[in-house]
Amino acid sequence: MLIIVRLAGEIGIKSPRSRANFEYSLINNIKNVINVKNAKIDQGYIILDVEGDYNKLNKIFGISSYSPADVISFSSLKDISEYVRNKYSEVVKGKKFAIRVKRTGKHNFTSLDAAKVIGSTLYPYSSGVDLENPDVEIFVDIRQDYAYVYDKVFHGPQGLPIGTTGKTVVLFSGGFDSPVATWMMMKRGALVILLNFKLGGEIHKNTVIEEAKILSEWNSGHKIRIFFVDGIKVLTSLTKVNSYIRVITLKRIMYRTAETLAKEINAYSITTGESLSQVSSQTMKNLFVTEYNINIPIFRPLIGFDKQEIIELSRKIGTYEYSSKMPEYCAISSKSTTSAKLEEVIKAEEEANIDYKKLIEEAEIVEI
Ligand SMILES: Nc1ncnc2c1ncn2[C@@H]1O[C@H](COP(=O)(O)OP(=O)(O)OP(=O)(O)O)[C@@H](O)[C@H]1O
Repeated sequence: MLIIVRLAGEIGIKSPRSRANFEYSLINNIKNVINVKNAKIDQGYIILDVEGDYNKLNKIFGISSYSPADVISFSSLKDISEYVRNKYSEVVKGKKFAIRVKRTGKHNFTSLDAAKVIGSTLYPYSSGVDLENPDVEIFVDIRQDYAYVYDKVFHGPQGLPIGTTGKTVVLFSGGFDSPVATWMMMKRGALVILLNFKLGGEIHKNTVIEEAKILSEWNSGHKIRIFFVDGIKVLTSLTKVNSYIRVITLKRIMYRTAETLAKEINAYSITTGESLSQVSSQTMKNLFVTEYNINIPIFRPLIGFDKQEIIELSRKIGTYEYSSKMPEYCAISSKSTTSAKLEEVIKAEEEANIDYKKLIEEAEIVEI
């Protein structure tokens, strides 16, 4: 079966060289997920020859939309009209229809001429034409001496092909926010590596794994690696820290661990699910203290999102069900300050004396 894949808008306006890279990666990602016998590029479209189910295209980033289509060669408009009549005369019975034509190449007719000729051939079999609100829409994309004919346009998730924009280490708690932040980075083409501080034993770990499985449906066939760090051990080293700054100190340790891991695996950023002032550890002052002297970009794709917006996205992504069961493991102190003092937190971090490399070496790694 032939499928037309339209690239997400942004890819179309890139320079020819980087556009070719994006197209190449997108084709490989598609091949990871569905059975493609042949793939080629045709003026802004990727044309796939596919065997079996193609629905998984709806979760491949970099795709704007896709349509199962027929390709026909023609020498006159009559050839196209007859093809459309044979294919659609039964389909439009008792229905209103519209013909949508797009044309590239040199022809002795315009798109409008073509729509009129094809439409009038089909008209006698139908209940008439309705360009505003048709029951059946038939698309004819005319190229020089051939045309794609189709009647369905399925939406893709937009974004950029995964693997085209770099690796990021995601601080992944498994609550609502970090899975959504992960998805946002995947949408922008990043390869994600998850880092979890296991604070709630096997239940915590299993929930994280289930969420990663859902996210992997959006990951264009790439593997997701999860590093599980012993969070309880880290927490034990913070028992002497004043409870007002314990969460911030733990967060700094998380950032440091993520930074160390990122440097080991050639990732160029870390990502978190923080949103400005959602909880006390996420005030601007506390974010300043948490990331002070962390020498790697920190991405917070949800910084401007309200909780409700995040929850709606988690429903769309599919992680809602698992996130909603996750206890707040980071609520390790109910007395957290909204304005931690940098010097105090740095001192607490130093006193905790964490060996970050060892923490990572001892991490359990699970690949989904
Ligand atoms: N146990 C953990 N392991 C790894 N990262 C964590 C952990 N807890 C928190 N984080 C990181 O810190 C961010 C903020 O966590 P916090 O607990 O303050 O807020 P939250 O709203 O509960 O976040 P989430 O919904 O992602 O759990 C998380 O989005 C995540 O990036």
